[in-house]
Amino acid sequence: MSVLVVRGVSKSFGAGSVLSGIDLDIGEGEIVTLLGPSGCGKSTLLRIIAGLEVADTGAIEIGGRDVSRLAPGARNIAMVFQSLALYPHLTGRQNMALPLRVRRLGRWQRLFSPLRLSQSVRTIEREIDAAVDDLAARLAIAEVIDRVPARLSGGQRQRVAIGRALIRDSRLLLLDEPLSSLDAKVRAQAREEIVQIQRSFGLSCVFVTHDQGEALAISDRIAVMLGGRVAQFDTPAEIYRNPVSLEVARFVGTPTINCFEGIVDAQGRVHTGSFLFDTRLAAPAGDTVTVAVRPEHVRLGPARELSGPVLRVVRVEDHGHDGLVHLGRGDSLAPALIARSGQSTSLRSGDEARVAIAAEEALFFTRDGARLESTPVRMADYARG
Ligand SMILES: Nc1ncnc2c1ncn2[C@@H]1O[C@H](COP(=O)(O)OP(=O)(O)OP(=O)(O)O)[C@@H](O)[C@H]1O
Repeated sequence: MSVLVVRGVSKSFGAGSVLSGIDLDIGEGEIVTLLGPSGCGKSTLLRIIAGLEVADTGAIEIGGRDVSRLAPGARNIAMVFQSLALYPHLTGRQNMALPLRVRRLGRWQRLFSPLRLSQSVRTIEREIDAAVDDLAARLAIAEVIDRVPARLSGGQRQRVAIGRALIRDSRLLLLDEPLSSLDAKVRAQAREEIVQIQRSFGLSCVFVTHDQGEALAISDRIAVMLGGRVAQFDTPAEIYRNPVSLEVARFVGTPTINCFEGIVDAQGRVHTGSFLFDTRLAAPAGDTVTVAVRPEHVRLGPARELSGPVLRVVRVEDHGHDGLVHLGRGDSLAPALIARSGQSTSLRSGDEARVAIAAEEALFFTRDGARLESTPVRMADYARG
């Protein structure tokens, strides 16, 4: 059963529509990422799920119950914000205990010291302390829990923030770009920790990020949000290999997918300036289409092995474990294609390389960017000029 269902949610601020007709479902123990560029409405959607913002239309269901009209506190959702929002003057323990103290103790009991000495208040305080100790141990921050945030590492601060969000036993965790303030290395580590915590607590998780590498690394499914809509909602592999539109294909993948124009012939094959893709495309003859090819599907090799056009190497990026070869035509410096090379490439800028692309590895799109079905004729053959 779905833990969270978002049904037909739309939202405008003034005249500007931010979200339109958003549908999503998140299963038990699943991490779903809302991935999209800045301003596409990810945080607004997360805030609507949490009850911090009201949708104009649509509904939010948690555990099969419509919670659209419930206040944030009544939804039993844990949320971690981008800033982590820890109180700097409180220790990790006090930060984590806060939601329980607010729920279990009255305002005067929390603030007024003579009342804090009463037996019942002391019992509650002890229970809260035990709950914090238990959670801190599970989050591996027991040793540092009595420090203020300034004396914690970025990762420890993140765990305190997650602990504070989880202290009320929520099963659904919302994370709004929690890693964006960390540097790259700590960020990768913190990302792994989130997955570990999510798995060990069996949480369902909605994670907001504009970083596609992060989304591909941690998600069970990704909702690619573009222009206030969910453009595609699927597994990372499907989104990468089978994008439903050119905008999704271009948004996901680093470096960006190679794109060039082609013309469909009477047999449904596609001709570009340099390649002929022997496929059967479901498009009328004479139509202009966009051919899109991931860099790892652009093959480079000696003339005797490959039969595509010869391009000039404009630049080689050697990343150690692999490399990127930027290819252009003639003397033009503008790269026409980017190929991913193996661990070591002997190619240098100025060299010539013969290029080939397998027809079954190319994706085809209409002028409007909709995906076209294609059936390659010879699976193992490469497009040739
Ligand atoms: N309370 C508000 N009043 C008016 N406009 C708002 C409000 N909240 C968000 N917006 C606008 O809605 C759009 C979407 O904002 P949102 O924060 O949801 O985007 P986002 O995808 O999370 O972006 P980012 O990655 O930069 O945080 C933006 O244009 C933003 O300026």
